[in-house]
Amino acid sequence: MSTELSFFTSYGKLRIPVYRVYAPPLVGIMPIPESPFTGRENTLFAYEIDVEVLGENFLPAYTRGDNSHVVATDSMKNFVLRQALEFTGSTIEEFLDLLGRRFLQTYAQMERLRLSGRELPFARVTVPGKEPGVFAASGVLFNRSHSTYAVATLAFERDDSGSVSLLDHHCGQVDMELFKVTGSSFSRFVRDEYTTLQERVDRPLFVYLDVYWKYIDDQAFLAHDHARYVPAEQVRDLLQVVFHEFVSESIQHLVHEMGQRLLARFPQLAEVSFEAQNRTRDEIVASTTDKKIKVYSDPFSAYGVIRLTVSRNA
Ligand SMILES: O=c1[nH]c(=O)c2[nH]c(=O)[nH]c2[nH]1
Repeated sequence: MSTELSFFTSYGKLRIPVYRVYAPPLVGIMPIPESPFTGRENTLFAYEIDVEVLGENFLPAYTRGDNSHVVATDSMKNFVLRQALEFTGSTIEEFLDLLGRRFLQTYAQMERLRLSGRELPFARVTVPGKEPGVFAASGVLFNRSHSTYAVATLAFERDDSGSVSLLDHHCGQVDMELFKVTGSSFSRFVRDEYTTLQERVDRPLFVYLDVYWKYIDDQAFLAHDHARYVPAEQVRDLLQVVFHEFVSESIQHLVHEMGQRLLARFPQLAEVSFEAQNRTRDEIVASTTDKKIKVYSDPFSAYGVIRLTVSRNA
């Protein structure tokens, strides 16, 4: 007696590095009070791209070794790099949109696709300007920065009529590492025989933070005027300002405040979500002459995790 099996398969190419120089600048951004960011030059538009092909078309490659519907992942890498040259947009979402539509128009073998982009952040190097003692940002030299970066994922499908539609999306800013030396507390929590943690009315709060957002309407992030586009730099700056200003009772309280401020600032967003890790350091010694001066070191290696999704009610 044969057993009925079902399969879920996907294949693709991950972490395709794309360094496009002199992409069109990002302009038309609405300013917000929490951020100086109103656009970027895009002199160096650098991202890693993931291509994942979904569907059942290529199941025979697994079951019978029949590759007749398999697009080589090496060809996918070449396709992405070639499209990067023709790209006339300014954002990672526009680039993923171009890739999704072109892949599905080019390859009848592909039914559904998931495309992700991960920013490779570079900062402009500071160099002497025209006047002695005045410094300016280089227009040609960039320093790779290994810190927080933007991400985006878009999913596409081709319907029976052959037209391509966007199924799903999310955007994000990840790997923020923010240390606030004073102005956070964690107290009045459950105390029982397992509790060793002291009540802290003022603790140094160190959090690793990822934030993701979804738009109500796809056109808000795909329209070429960028009037409703939410740049990851503004989201990052807004979250930093909330952390700077807000005296929180916990990380739960802090991410809730961040979520409220983001949805208030950007009415085009449907949902924001957070994953925060508590990386607060242990106090080791404090100065006897100035109570403000203290030394901290690493805590026990397990860390607390706090998640929150805030959605707009329809
Ligand atoms: O902000 C915090 N939330 C918690 O749930 C928690 N738990 C803990 O031990 N420290 C903290 N801090």
